[in-house]
Formats: sequence, structure tokens, C-alpha cells
Amino acid sequence: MTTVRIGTRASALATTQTGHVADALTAAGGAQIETVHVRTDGDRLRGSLTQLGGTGVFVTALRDALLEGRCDVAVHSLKDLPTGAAPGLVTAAVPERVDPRDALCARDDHTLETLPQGSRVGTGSPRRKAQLLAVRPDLDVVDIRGNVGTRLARITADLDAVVLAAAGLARLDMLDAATDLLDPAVMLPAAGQGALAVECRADEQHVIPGLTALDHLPTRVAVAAERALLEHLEAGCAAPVGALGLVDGAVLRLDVVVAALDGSRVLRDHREVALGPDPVAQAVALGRDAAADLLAQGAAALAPVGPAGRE
Ligand SMILES: NCc1[nH]cc(CCC(=O)O)c1CC(=O)O
Repeated sequence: MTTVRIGTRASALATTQTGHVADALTAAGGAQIETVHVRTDGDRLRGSLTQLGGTGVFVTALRDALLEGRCDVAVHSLKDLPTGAAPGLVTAAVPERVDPRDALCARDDHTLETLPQGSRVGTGSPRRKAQLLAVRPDLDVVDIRGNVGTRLARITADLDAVVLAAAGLARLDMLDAATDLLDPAVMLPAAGQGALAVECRADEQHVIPGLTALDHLPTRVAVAAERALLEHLEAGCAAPVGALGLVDGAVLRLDVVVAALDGSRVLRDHREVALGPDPVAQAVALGRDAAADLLAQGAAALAPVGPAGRE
């Protein structure tokens, strides 16, 4: 039987999502899976995410492991994956996305609406901070990081609430901690949130049993639009960005927000396209067009968060 080595970070979230992909690979291709643990700078360094240098801190070590032949497949959270190409590697599958929304986890069952004036809300994400302040300028948004368990523990310690991805909570079987699943009309998720990317060496995409069967085209199309948007905005705009694509029948819709970090200014875009025979190319064009319009509306002049100010 073929053995496929699957690389993963050691965190609970990473090992669970890798486990799901390993099970699906076994079911689809019958391969025997071996798990290889890979340590990344994102796990090693303890500073705030906004202070960690550059993008892709969780990704580089896994990619090195692939390129050096220490593993055959790597599973990434799509929202942690930098938008540029990775030479020698390919995203062989984008499995079906789970809930892309952000979740408020608050003490006393509070929702974003019922949180008392001046509540302390923890998040390390400029995107979440900006959108929280846009609807609740009274909140005291506190920069935090750490794994999901550490962040949740802050609710009973020194914070009134934290905001986390529903997908991460669900994968850890901790969705009970969510007291308000935030409507995308209020809080647009990060590009790719709730989706995974399964990467392998470019020449092995079609030889690893079951790999391409994991691909879910509607998810691939939606995240292609979100990531094209991000890529084109990044060229000229350092402000926080939220984006959500959704394939509904044969239509792709894309919602975008670009906000000043303090929530004082918010630019929005919504557009859709009827999908034809090359939906990924259409998605990329939709995202690029949205970015161009947002830049023309002044997205670049919104308060920047600096080059490292990423999710
Ligand atoms: N930024 C870290 C990160 N990267 C992926 C997830 C889980 C959600 C997902 O897969 O999109 C999280 C945690 C979070 O944002 O709460």
C-alpha cells in the first residue's frame, strides 16, 4: 500500500484539521497515512501577530518540509497562506469550507449588541478590531494572541470577550464557547477563513491517491476571488480587509470591507458574476476588479497598519 506522509504543525487546531484531511485521503484513495510534525516560527515566537515579521509565519516551515521531501502533503489554514505563488508546490485540493464567520465568545452569554459599554474585547487581528470599532466604538479592543484555549481562558481572567474564527472552534469541538456568530454584514471574515489548502510538490498532484478528490470547486472559486482581491489590494493598501465569496448555484457573490484600524472609516464593495466554464478565472477577475474599485475609492488612504499588520 502507498504511504503518504502528511506534515502538520503540532497545535491542537493543526493536528485536528490535518486529521480530517488524513481521514478523507484514506477514504478517497486508500493510502496509508503517516503524520510528520513540523515546528513553525508562528509556534515558536510569542509576540503579537501584528509584531511578528511579515506573512506566512505558520506556513514556511511546512513548505520547507515539502520541498525537502520530509513530507508529501501539507495542510494549511487558507487564511494563513500568503497570496504569492510557491515555486515547486501546488494547491492540490481546497476541501469544502466550514463556517467562515467570526464568533464572539463573551462572558454571561453576551452578544456584540448586549456587551456593556466599554467592554474589553480581545483580538490580535486588525481586521476584527476595525470592524468591532466600526459598530461599537465604545469597546476597548485589547491585542491578544496564543492558541484557542489560551484566548478563551482570558474571558474569565481579564477580558469580557474574545473574537475567534467559528471554524477553529468547531474543529476543536469548542463551538459552545461562541455566544454570537457574527453576521458577515457586521464582521466580514478574513480571505480564506474556514477553508483549508492541501499542498504538495507540483509534480505529485496526480500521483497521491485520493488527493484531487478532496477538492470542492465552489470553495476553490470563492477563495480564489477573496485571495485575488487581497493580492491586488496589498499592492497599494495596508488597511485591514475582510472578504467573503459565496457560490450560490451558478452565481459567485463577493463582499468586501476595507476599514481604518480605528473603525472610523469603512469602504464596502459587493459584486457578483454568473459563472461559465472557467469559474476560477472569473473569480480571480472579480476579486481584482473589486480591489481596483476600492483603491479608486481611496482604500489606500485609510489608516495603515504597517506591512506586518496581518491576520
Ligand atoms: N489566525 C490564526 C488562525 N488561522 C486559522 C484559524 C482557524 C480558522 C480557519 O481555519 O480559518 C485561526 C484561528 C482564529 O483566527 O481564530
